[in-house]
Amino acid sequence: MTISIEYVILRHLHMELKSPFTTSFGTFQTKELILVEAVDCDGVSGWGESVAFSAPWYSEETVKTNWHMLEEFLVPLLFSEPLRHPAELPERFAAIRQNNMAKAALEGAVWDLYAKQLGVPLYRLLGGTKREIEVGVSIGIQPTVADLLQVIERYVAQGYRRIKVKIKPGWDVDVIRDVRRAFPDVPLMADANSAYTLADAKRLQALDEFGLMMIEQPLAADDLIDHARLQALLETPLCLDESVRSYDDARKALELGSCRIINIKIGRVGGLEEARRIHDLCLERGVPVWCGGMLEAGVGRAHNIAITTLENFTLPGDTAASSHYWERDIITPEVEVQGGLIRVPDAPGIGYDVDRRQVERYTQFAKLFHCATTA
Ligand SMILES: O=C(O)CCC(=O)c1ccccc1C(=O)O
Ligand SMILES: [Mg+2]
Repeated sequence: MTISIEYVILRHLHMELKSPFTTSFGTFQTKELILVEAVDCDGVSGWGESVAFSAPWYSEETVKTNWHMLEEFLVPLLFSEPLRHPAELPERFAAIRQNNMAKAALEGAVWDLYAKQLGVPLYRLLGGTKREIEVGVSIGIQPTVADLLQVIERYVAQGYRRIKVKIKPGWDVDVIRDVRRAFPDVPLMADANSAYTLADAKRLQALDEFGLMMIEQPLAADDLIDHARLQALLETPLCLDESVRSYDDARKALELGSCRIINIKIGRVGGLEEARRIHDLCLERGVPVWCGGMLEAGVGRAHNIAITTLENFTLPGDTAASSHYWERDIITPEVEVQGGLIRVPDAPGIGYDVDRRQVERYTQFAKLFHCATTA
């Protein structure tokens, strides 16, 4: 049996964030994204979302490079020969180096379509078992510490299971001290998005006294060696985000001792299949994982929820409620968080309906690609 795919539509969307999100590398206000829709001969649609940003701050990929890769290379590869299972795609896409977010967007659409064709929820197809997942929230750098404390207060009251604070040189030890004083028992972590070097080891050691769950990606986005050195100097576990782009990166990081926790982002590692392989490796090695976020719209959020149902996603992720980001998300129902939990939907595929009216409202332009072999 091959998976029928008649055509693929790429849409370029603009969505305004409710409030600006600031990291050590820049501020996000408008989110541009690519939605991928893969449609079969019965008119069933599978959905994927590219998580690349407008500018190459987090990684080298951008919305425009993703569009280029999808249009010129990945969609033609998808259509180049029959496909029996979405897990065959990583090998097919291996002809293209890197460009993981572009690959993941298309792979995600095919996974959703395939699950719908089988009539099963995507999370089950991936081997997930959890019926509800625990979530935390990632809080951007704020104008003042007082603002930050107020924002944290709000999310703690909403029941989020852990608070992640963005840090950078000049917004770190003193800020975390104040947060800890105000919230002595809150599960707390810090994400530096590569803002430090080994020369800052003393500064980062000063964070040890605050009982953080972890420090995420303090050093360079492509580094494993310096992180291993730093981990040896710290009591607080390090968690890698940017530095782990593949199963092999994860394997090397664990062998070197570069971290004790891994943040898995489907886009960063090139798709659900690679995400699952990293999850399985970490499970085998006794290393906990959690699902990171890329300020996704509803489709990306739904994929994050599905992967988080796998058993070794034991730490709360960054997949907060739709309403944390958007006035109106592109799925129905929207992702809701109650008491820090998201109930995993049981409908086939990603389990949420894409709201075509909203998608149209946000779409700037779109392009349709027919599969020549089924036309
Ligand atoms: O709420 C989210 O989607 C996660 C927010 C977040 O931390 C983030 C947002 C943009 C770029 C990188 C990161 C990150 O996890 O490093
Ligand atoms: Mg991060």
